[in-house]
Amino acid sequence: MENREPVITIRDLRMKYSDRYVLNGIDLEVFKGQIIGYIGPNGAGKSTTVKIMLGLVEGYTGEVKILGTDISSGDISYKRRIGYVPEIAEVYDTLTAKEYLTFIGELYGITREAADEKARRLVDCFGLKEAYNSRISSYSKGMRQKVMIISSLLHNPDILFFDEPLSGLDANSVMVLKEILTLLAEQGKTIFYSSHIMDVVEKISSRIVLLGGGQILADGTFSELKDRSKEGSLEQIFNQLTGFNEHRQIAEAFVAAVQEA
Ligand SMILES: Nc1ncnc2c1ncn2[C@@H]1O[C@H](COP(=O)(O)OP(=O)(O)OP(=O)(O)O)[C@@H](O)[C@H]1O
Repeated sequence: MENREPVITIRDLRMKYSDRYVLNGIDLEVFKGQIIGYIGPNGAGKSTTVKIMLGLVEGYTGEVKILGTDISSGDISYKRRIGYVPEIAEVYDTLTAKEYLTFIGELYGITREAADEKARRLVDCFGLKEAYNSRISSYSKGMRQKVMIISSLLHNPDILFFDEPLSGLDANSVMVLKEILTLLAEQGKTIFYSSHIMDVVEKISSRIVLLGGGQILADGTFSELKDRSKEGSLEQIFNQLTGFNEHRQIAEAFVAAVQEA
């Protein structure tokens, strides 16, 4: 489901750390029901953009509106309508999944009982039923990631920000998550999806935004990007648009250095 109601509006967004601009004039309108694949080289500023939208990073210039609210206005009620899976999960390790998820549910204003019931159903879908009452410290990487994904969805948000959400997930879980994202978008949720796994981004995104040098280098559907760059896969398009073709030389220099006595 896609319509023309903007849920995220970014105008001339700039952000600098010390004297260096990390974001150098980003303009972006995201519409309800879109799955935005937000991609770019390491250090391009993807996480910075997401953290600004979440209200976690200050000091930017330009305008950022989420669900109609200018996030610099002091009105933070929009935060109840967004969910976030960070790249590096800071989970309270000593809690069980049940304790963690009911705690997060309560933060979002859901009763403990309702959060527990919902969390159980979601945990069950991800095959974590047995581990629900175990401490998260005993979880594998993928199991933790599933808890993070569940915690971002407990309050049924309208916009989801996913930063490398597949990290640690096995192939079966990736398939399930891809379907979940597609279904959520069909229900009108907007998904802002940042990842380096190009074949997944290529498949699930309704629109791909490529960031480089603090600016948007490309913005369109996969087929539009393909037409424009005359390349086959998103990986190749990414290489071409970021001006990268030295993988072989870099690998050779690396291996030569490894082999030196
Ligand atoms: N708190 C900070 N202080 C100083 N520099 C920062 C800070 N946070 C990010 N940066 C710098 O801003 C740039 C963009 O970082 P960001 O994490 O947004 O990139 P990214 O596109 O998400 O990268 P990756 O793909 O590696 O996750 C990097 O050069 C990083 O060093």
